Amino acid sequence: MKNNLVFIGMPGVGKSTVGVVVAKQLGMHFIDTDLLIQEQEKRLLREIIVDEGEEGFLKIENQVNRNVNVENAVISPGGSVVYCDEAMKHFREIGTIVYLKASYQVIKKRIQNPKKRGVLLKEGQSFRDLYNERIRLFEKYADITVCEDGCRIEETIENVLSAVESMRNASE
Ligand SMILES: Nc1ncnc2c1ncn2[C@@H]1O[C@H](COP(=O)(O)OP(=O)(O)O)[C@@H](O)[C@H]1O
Ligand SMILES: O=C(O)C1=C[C@@H](OP(=O)(O)O)[C@@H](O)[C@H](O)C1
Ligand SMILES: [Mg+2]
Repeated sequence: MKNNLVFIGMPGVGKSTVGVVVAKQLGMHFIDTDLLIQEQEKRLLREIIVDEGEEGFLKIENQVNRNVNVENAVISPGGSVVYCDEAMKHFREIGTIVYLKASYQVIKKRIQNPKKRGVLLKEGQSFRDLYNERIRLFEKYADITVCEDGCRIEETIENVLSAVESMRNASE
């Protein structure tokens, strides 16, 4: 059944922190699939990235996310999941994709050091280039887009909840 919510968006946009509160407010389960990756691999994300490289990490990320089998859950994957075709196909089948959107300036302020934070940057790619590359994918997959520029986290959560409510009312 297609009754899950799946958050996508840049690292630092709030998929994990907003996701858990939204799940609580809506009486849904919550899964941060980065934690599933760490549990399966018995390594931290940053260790997997160092050991396996970007391609290796994406393979694991795709495999873990495409196998998520839940109902009535908020799912918060890592920001790079939009490169994982099978995982995204699966998420489209089991849920509504919610894109948490923020300007480059807002994200850059939160992520001071992308490499240290474990962001999957290709060799020679700037964080700005990565942002531009990813927004196209976020826009392609989004069923709902919630923009958080100028919002406090509480307002982001409220805006997500009303967008989800409107969508549910419209499909009744
Ligand atoms: N308006 C906002 N919306 C969402 N998160 C916000 C906002 N303002 C500040 N934050 C902060 O940004 C951080 C987002 O981190 P996190 O949830 O780990 O993001 P992600 O899982 O998308 O990488 C949190 O520390 C959160 O408190
Ligand atoms: O966007 C990325 O390249 C990544 C984001 C991280 O998750 P968050 O988006 O939850 O920070 C984590 O999956 C990994 O470090 C790679
Ligand atoms: Mg997260």
